[in-house]
Amino acid sequence: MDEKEAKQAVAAVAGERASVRVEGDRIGVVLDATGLDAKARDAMEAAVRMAIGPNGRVVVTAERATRRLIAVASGKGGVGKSTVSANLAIALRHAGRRVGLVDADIYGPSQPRLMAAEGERPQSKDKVLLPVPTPYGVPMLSMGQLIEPGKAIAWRGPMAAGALGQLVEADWGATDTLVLDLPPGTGDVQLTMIQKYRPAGAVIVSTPQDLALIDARRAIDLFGKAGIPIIGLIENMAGYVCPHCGEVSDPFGCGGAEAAAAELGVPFLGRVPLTIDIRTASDAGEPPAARPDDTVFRPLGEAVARWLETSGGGGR
Ligand SMILES: Nc1ncnc2c1ncn2[C@@H]1O[C@H](COP(=O)(O)OP(=O)(O)OP(=O)(O)O)[C@@H](O)[C@H]1O
Repeated sequence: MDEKEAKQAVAAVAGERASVRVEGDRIGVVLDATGLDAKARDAMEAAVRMAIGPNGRVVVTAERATRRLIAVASGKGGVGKSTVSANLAIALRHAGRRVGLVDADIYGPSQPRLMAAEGERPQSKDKVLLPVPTPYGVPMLSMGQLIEPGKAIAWRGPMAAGALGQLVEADWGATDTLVLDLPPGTGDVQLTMIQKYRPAGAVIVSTPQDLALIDARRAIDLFGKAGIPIIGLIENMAGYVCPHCGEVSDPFGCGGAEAAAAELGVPFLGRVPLTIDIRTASDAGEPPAARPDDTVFRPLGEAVARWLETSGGGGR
């Protein structure tokens, strides 16, 4: 194969991404895989190898995508942090970001169920995990996919942080935004994660109750001490909408988070009502944010996307 033939054969499968050099009977190809996910990159590399035959050498390069982490945190458990993380990830995708979701909630990993990826085991390549696709265009990785279903994880800080590192440092391909569903609380695991991965910003989820808000303040403090900006506070379970008559009542109060946000000087991103629909859809792996008529989560996704566009730091 001469140089012209080699260039034609490679261009046919890799277009502008490949540069070809021929020296004697040796063909060298440098393939730029920037922006391709692992599958597309492997397929293109295999096609180039086929095109140039056994005397060829292929080197794959990629510019490192600048990927920014959004930590979703809550001061205490059960406030709907995982539900908000899943829906926020999907809403961010609708707002034009390329989003991945990391379920770092080692104590109760619930993202596989929420994102309809239960029972999917992630593959790995060269010891790097490959995220699992979901029906919502948001690939994900969860501690729940790495351990036996139903087994409680009672890991201590450093061990948990090591395992979580594998999720964050997986092959996220062209993903530009990683939503990180942190474990509830403000302990060691959270602190290690924050210090090691330095999220671009944090979203704090709270219910309107005073007690939850006291914990939310602690979470805000934790990020503040680590120098991570707070993107804003989301009030979840605010106002119960009766599925029969549509009347709104406030079992946990209403407006507490907005008032707390104002008092703490952090933005208030919006509220998510307490509805049976959100719970049943979440349990069924059908996140409401994926519906074309969603009006609850999309504005939250847009607000966070705007924040990402206007704030500079935190790239990885
Ligand atoms: N706005 C809502 N309306 C109705 N149910 C909700 C809402 N938000 C969350 N839930 C339900 O509340 C329960 C707890 O939610 P979720 O698992 O998201 O909370 P969490 O803060 O991540 O909890 P954990 O601390 O266990 O990780 C789930 O059954 C979920 O479906």
